[in-house]
Amino acid sequence: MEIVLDHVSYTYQAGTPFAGDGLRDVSVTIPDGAYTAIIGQTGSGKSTLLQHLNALLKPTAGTVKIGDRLITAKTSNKNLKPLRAKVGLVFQFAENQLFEETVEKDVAFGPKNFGATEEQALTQAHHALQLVGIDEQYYQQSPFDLSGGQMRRVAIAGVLAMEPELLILDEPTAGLDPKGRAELMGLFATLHREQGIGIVLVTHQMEDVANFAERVLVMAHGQLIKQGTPAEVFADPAWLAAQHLGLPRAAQFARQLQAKGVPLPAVPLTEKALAQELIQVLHPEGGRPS
Ligand SMILES: Nc1ncnc2c1ncn2[C@@H]1O[C@H](COP(=O)(O)OP(=O)(O)OP(=O)(O)O)[C@@H](O)[C@H]1O
Repeated sequence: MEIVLDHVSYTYQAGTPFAGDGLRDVSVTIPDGAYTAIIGQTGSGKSTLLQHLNALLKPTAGTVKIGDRLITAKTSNKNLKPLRAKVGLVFQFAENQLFEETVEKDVAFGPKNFGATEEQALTQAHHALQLVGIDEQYYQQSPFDLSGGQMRRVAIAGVLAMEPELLILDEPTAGLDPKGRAELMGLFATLHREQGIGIVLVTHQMEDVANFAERVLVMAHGQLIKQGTPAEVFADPAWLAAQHLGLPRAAQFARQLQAKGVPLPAVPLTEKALAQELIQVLHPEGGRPS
């Protein structure tokens, strides 16, 4: 499902002395099935933008077209349910929204609320729990007895149980350990690759952008200031630094090596690309490193 923002502005607490700009004149297309990353420093408008993608917020000015639904300031909250099922939003620290007595009930809540029978809802819940790697032995436990990482997975399963076409993720790995982070990022990549689910990921992890995203949107002060492939966005380190954004670690390391005279042919964005370049430099004839 394609999403098109056309001159979207959003003002928080409009008409009060506390009014503040969340978004300023943002026009962008999120293509159907794409893996898009959104980066930008704190307060740049990333979360505000995300909440427009499933009409949780409606633009103060401009329009948002989500599939064939046009959302404007005047759109009523009625009949937005089908859209919210297709566009699944995983909030920051999603585990804070768990509330049911058991893991199974929590994950089945969404489908049931959207009209699925008890049996259907449970089938969808079990499938989603399998996808996120939560074992059957936990289904009847309280979600609050699980570890933080497991709780996060259960919350994500609750969104996946709705079988969304597009998954919107607001810093989904924040606060997890490296293994938990890698596993979740692997899950999203698999959902994208094997099931064609579109992903919109807000992250401060430039490695995740380099490893997974097809396109990157850069936000600052509520505006979209750049968009392109990771290679395009990471091509200008000075510009990134001015936006208080960094390079992926592999690129930082490669630049340090270049500064010391190691003749790397290009600045690699991922560890894999860096390793390949180093092998080439060390073994230009293509021999295997011994
Ligand atoms: N509920 C709110 N009421 C008033 N202003 C808000 C509210 N939420 C966000 N803002 C303001 O809107 C602007 C954009 O905030 P937003 O949360 O979208 O940024 P962000 O890029 O997601 O930040 P972070 O990386 O910290 O999550 C900021 O200036 C913020 O202070």
